[in-house]
Amino acid sequence: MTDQPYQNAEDVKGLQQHIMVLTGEEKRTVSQIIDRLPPLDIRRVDNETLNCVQVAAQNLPARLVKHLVRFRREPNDYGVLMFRNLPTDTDLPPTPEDGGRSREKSSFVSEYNLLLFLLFLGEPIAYEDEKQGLLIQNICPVKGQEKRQENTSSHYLNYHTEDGFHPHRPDHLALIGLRSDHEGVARTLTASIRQVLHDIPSTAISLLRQPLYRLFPSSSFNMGKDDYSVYLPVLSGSWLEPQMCVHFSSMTATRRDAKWALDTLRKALTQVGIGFHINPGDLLIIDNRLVAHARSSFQPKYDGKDRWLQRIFTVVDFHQSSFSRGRGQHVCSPLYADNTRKMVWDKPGVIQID
Ligand SMILES: O=C(O)CCC(=O)C(=O)O
Ligand SMILES: [Fe+2]
Repeated sequence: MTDQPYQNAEDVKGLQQHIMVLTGEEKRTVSQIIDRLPPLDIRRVDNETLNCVQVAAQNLPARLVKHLVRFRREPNDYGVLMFRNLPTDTDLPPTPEDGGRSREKSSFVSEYNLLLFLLFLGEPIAYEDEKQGLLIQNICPVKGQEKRQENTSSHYLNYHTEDGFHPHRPDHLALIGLRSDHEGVARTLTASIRQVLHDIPSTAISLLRQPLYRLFPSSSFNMGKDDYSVYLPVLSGSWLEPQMCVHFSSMTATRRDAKWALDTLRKALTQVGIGFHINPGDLLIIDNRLVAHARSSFQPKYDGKDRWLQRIFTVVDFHQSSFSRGRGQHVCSPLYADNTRKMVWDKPGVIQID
């Protein structure tokens, strides 16, 4: 799959007000908050830990908090919010080879940045089938998986809604940079439905609002292709400000006209793609209900110094997934065990087919 064109985030005029570069003083304040927090057991980020972080987050600089609370209530048309120049871990161990937990990482600045900022947007959520159910996950290239349509790849990763096939998919996802790729060419790409809606014919929009699309889980969820898929519309909710759920590699249309509509959307989205360089200490927050994201290709060396991001997911309505989680837990049951999978798309604004 070849890379798609994108515009550098710095060159998109209306976006600059949603990219905050922390001042020296703001960075020091965040650093001091993190210094006072206890060491983190990444396998057990429990409610007590989250409570403690959320109380500490009340001391974040007001300018940053203002952007977070506004983004939660009223996302901008790009569906993204970025903070640059956050404090970083001074002694970073090698990039995990398998994309799993780093056993050697002994400071938790990146993890605490993610928690401090994202707790303003919702409740963290994770999936037992994915990345060992960790609430904070490592995103790094894995040898042998270069071409997979997964976060472990290094070839072009196509536009997708995160875990769009999952009944409890994230409302927001956030990526923080720990290490850049060797050549500094990797870009996380975003494209929001709000950037393109007005350019798409109503014929296509009305097809995209019907459950004429099948979405297959990513291979990390260990489900057979015919074993599980959901029929769903690509667009739902408000006519003027719809939500979008899409995947340009693992979504198929069940009819010729529906395929045309999906292709029309794909072309429109890829034309407005924005490329973010996530440097160490940069945090990109994406509204997963509005935005499809992708990643440009890059060249890993598997030398311990490869690109390394960390990721967290949050949901606004945590209770909606309670059936799938144990008491006080944030990790959803495996998809093969989740009997909420037979989704009924009877939300207002979704046109049902006969
Ligand atoms: O590597 C990236 O920039 C993003 C990968 C991705 O799609 C994800 O982590 O969800
Ligand atoms: Fe993704």
